[in-house]
Amino acid sequence: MSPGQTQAAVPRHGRALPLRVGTRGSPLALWQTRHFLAIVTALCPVLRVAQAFEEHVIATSGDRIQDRRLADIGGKGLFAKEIHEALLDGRVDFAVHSLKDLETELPSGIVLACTLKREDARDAIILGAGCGAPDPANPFACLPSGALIGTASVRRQSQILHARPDLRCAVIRGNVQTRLSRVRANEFAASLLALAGLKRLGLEAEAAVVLDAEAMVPAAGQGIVGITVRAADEELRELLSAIEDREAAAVSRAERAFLGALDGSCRTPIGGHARLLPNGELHLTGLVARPDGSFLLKRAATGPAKEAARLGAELGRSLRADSPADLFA
Ligand SMILES: NCc1[nH]cc(CCC(=O)O)c1CC(=O)O
Repeated sequence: MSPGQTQAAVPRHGRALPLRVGTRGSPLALWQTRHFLAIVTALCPVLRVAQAFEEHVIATSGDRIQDRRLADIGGKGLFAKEIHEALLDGRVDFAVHSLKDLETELPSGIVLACTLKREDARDAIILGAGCGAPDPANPFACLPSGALIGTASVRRQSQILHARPDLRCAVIRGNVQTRLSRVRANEFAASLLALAGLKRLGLEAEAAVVLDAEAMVPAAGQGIVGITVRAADEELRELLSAIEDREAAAVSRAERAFLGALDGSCRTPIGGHARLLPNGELHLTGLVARPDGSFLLKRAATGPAKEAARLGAELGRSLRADSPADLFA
């Protein structure tokens, strides 16, 4: 301990520092964790002390399994299971997640304490050497006929195949850098990645084409960082609720309620994207499709931001009612 430093504590309740933060170990996860810590530190002067936080890198099942589609190995929750366990066991005090990798129904005893301001929610195309010049007006036109697209996301696959049935898709996994290098090595003609991840890693220049949310409906929660804590830890919940981004909270409530109401298996391509309109209302676009793109249903709804969860749930139920039942089996 440095001179003058006491066993510093979060004020009022005298909580011992450091606070232990659980995170995955990928460069993107670490960036997001440090970004979060910078925000809390800026907003909570009492935490502006040396060693207020301690990072605990936790390997998840999602990190270990690299060769298969998440949908084939149990899907949602695989990036968070071990982190939830560390939280419930008291090995960490809170955890930082990409909200889109966090299942809609958290284990009992764990709550989503806050969401940070959303980074760009859109997906981007990474082009390999064999592709044509990108045309923003016609985002998929630069992909040669029959080109092999690397993606592990059935949501991206269904939408790109719906627009371009001639393309082929194969699973590409691993972290953002790994995927970029596999496109550069011409293993794939192109790949699709979240612009948010590229930006955070300083790789935005790799995004040859940015797909608007209409051309490629993003995943629920894409671009948003979410923090989980133990439900019983009222002290931390209170601290974290103070840094909640209200717009991110509203859009993520709508998107996650939409996803929850669809109750799709993780093999079901589902996209959900909400934004706040200038008049303060929430506009939510939802998508359900077949992985091969042969069926694709997209619908939008608008409603008061304070009823975000109801808006999402109703749109989810409406899409479910009009989709083939086997998509939800
Ligand atoms: N499933 C992996 C994952 N989880 C979150 C992001 C990007 C960052 C974000 O959405 O906040 C990514 C990479 C990607 O989809 O390209």
